[in-house]
Amino acid sequence: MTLPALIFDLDGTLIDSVPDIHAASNEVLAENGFAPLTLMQVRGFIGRGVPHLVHCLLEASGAGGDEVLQARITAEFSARYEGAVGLTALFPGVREALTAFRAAGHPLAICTNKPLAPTSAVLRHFEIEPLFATIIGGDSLPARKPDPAPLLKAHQMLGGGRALYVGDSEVDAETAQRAGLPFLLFTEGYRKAPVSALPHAIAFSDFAMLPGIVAHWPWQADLASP
Ligand SMILES: O=C(O)COP(=O)(O)O
Ligand SMILES: [Mg+2]
Repeated sequence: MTLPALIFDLDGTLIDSVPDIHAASNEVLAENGFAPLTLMQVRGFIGRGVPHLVHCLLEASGAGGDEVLQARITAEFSARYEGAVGLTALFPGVREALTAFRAAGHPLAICTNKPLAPTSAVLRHFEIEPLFATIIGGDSLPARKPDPAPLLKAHQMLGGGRALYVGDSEVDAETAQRAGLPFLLFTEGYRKAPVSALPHAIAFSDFAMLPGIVAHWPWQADLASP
């Protein structure tokens, strides 16, 4: 029988990218005459794609609602952030878990709200891009997470069938629920609410635990649940 497909979120799940996103944000804000924001502020803006991030940057800078500025800063941020990977790290155990899943034959995909260009740049930097059969970014489809369309597309591209979604945030939990896929919550990412506030099948804090969780997944119970 085919092994279940595993679909992963990116920021806050596979990679700790806040330092680079924070740096690029503050550089663009400074160029436009705004004061720097803290790392924790910017961390709270990640997970709904670049337009949302820029919207939050401008709101926090007291310049929300200016659509011309929003468009300019979005373009400036995208240009500056693309390929900015020097401060980004894989979370511990990610490389080992992904390599083991791939070697065992699990189909793997990414479903992130990060646009495809910086997604590809960071995956290439860590030399893990070839592990994924499918990569859906925030600009791959007209809709972004929490719309279920990107996750359903990733699932379909992997051939459908049994699949799990692994993510770190409220957005991911809602997306998985709307797509009808079991959600595995990585607790060390950029979630704002407590773990108990996010619908999830299981929570884990260390990628070294993930192969065991997947190997013992109670598929029959999933099928029986409403
Ligand atoms: O907000 C983003 O750009 C990406 O966030 P995600 O990888 O957690 O979907
Ligand atoms: Mg995330």
